[in-house]
Amino acid sequence: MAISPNIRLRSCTHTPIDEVPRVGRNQDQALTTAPKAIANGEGATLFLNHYAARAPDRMAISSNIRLRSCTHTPIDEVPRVGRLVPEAKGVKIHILEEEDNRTAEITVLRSDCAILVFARSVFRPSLVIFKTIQMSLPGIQRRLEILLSSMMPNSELSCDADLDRLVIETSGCSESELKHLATNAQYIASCREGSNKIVTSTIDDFQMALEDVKPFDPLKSMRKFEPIDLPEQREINRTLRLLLNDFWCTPCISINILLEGTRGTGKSFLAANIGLTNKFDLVRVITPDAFIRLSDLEICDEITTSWKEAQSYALSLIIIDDIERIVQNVQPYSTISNVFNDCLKMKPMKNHKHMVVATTSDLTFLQSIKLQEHFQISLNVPKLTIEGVAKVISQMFSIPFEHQIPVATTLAPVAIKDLIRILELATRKQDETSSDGNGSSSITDIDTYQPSDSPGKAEYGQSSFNQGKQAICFDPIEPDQVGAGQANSGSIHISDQECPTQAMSAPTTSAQAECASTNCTQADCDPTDCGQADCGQASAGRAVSNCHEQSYQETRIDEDGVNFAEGTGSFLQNEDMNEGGGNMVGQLA
Ligand SMILES: Nc1ncnc2c1ncn2[C@@H]1O[C@H](COP(=O)(O)OP(=O)(O)OP(=O)(O)O)[C@@H](O)[C@H]1O
Repeated sequence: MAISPNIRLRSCTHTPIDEVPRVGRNQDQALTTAPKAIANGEGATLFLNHYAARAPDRMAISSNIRLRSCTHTPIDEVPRVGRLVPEAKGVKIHILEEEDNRTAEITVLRSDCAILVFARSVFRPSLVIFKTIQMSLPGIQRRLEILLSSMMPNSELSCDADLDRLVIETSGCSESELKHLATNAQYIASCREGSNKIVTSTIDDFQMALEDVKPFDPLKSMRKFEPIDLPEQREINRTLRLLLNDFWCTPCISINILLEGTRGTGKSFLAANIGLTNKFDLVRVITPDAFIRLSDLEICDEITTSWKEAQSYALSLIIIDDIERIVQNVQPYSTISNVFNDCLKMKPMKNHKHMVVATTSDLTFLQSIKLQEHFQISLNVPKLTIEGVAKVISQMFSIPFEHQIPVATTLAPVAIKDLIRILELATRKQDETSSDGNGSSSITDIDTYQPSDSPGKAEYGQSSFNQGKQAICFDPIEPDQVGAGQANSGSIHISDQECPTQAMSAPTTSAQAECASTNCTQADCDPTDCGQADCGQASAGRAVSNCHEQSYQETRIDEDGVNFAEGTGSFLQNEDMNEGGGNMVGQLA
């Protein structure tokens, strides 16, 4: 027997996987630690040692390999491992044995939280899975115990060390990772404090150590910003709080909640917030992006496995982000909607609580496949009103106070995702223009922006705000008015001209946009020339955008805000347009 427990592949990512089983020989340790480990239920590595002790004749095990860090190894180059589930969930041990029940050579791989044990003969078609054993990662209470018991005698916790919060953040960590975390935090503290007899570990030490230990946390990426108390989300938050109260007070409960609304209104954020602020033993996030390379069958399998695993924990939360996109990935839809139906109907085990929060931007689709019926409660997440927009502006962007309400009036109603992108683009361009320092050209740049709920649909009307001599204006451009290779949506102009009539103003409806962008052909158009009552509101943006022709530079922004093309050309006012904006001509580089 050759066993190499505790190999951290993170530090040897170039080692071909099939060379790993030969690393190390540690039979004695396996034999002595195994029985105790099983008795205490102390984690998968020790379980494997125990397993090795029972079948010592021909077994090679390398446990605790963190496959997460060698994701660049193409799966095809890991023939002995077989197909790996990229984000294998929970601690799972699949033991594959040959039909005659004799243990074959075994390779153990640990992928994030999963341990997969494969027989060498895994590629024989005749091989069947002999046994699947599930082992749970430590729950929230156990995580706290592990952290506390890993404190060394010469070490103490500072009073700011909020371990309650830390145990929420360490969801998905194994026992050994938690011990590693505590040891590292104490090491960091001792480096800071030098020769002190008693070392005091602060929460910052733990947070620093956590960076090294923590598995990728999808919740964090769903909640990029600190929460803003938005008036439009207050009612939803209140309802969610009530539901959570019920949830915590009821001994055995399963709640399915659906958050629906236009794209980009903050549904995933609200769902992630539930996971980040409550103490679940396990939070599992299911997103369409994780299924990109999987076959239909594998998608269904993955969902069922995640579900069963979550159900095995006393307190579990499953977040299904953009559920309609997951369903639409599989043909026919009924295959996967049946899987979801079955999962959503599952009853929790005794003394278990299970919560599901799904998000969707297409409620009609869910209704058409009758999936929506399995959610006890459905909450609509609305777009931001003027009040919400003003709050986001004031908390996230440094826009002068006197400009905040006019900008908010211009943009509302808007999905928060769109709002953030528009303002990011605007402020970025404004920064760039300011740093140029020449203040010469009339239109220095044009950015394109695609609203998230309906591609290419002009939604914001036209707006601008003015800082000193510099104006930032937003123009909508309808998709059918946009030629090939051209910007297909709203654009932002940064100009060193002052907006002529108002520092900041714009129409919010298309009728107003019409006034702003179609009827005027001159940069210095007077509102009254347009013949529209609302023109006064629109003229600010028009001053920079409604010229017959202007030169421009263009930066295309993809969905994630990453530039993907740049070019120059001319900006041509199309007088035949019915609704907002101008038409851009020119080739992208
Ligand atoms: N209350 C809030 N406080 C701070 N930021 C927020 C809030 N609500 C949403 N956001 C931010 O707004 C952006 C969009 O939110 P989110 O991705 O949750 O929207 P969504 O409705 O799930 O989008 P999609 O429909 O595209 O999946 C995110 O960057 C999110 O962090």
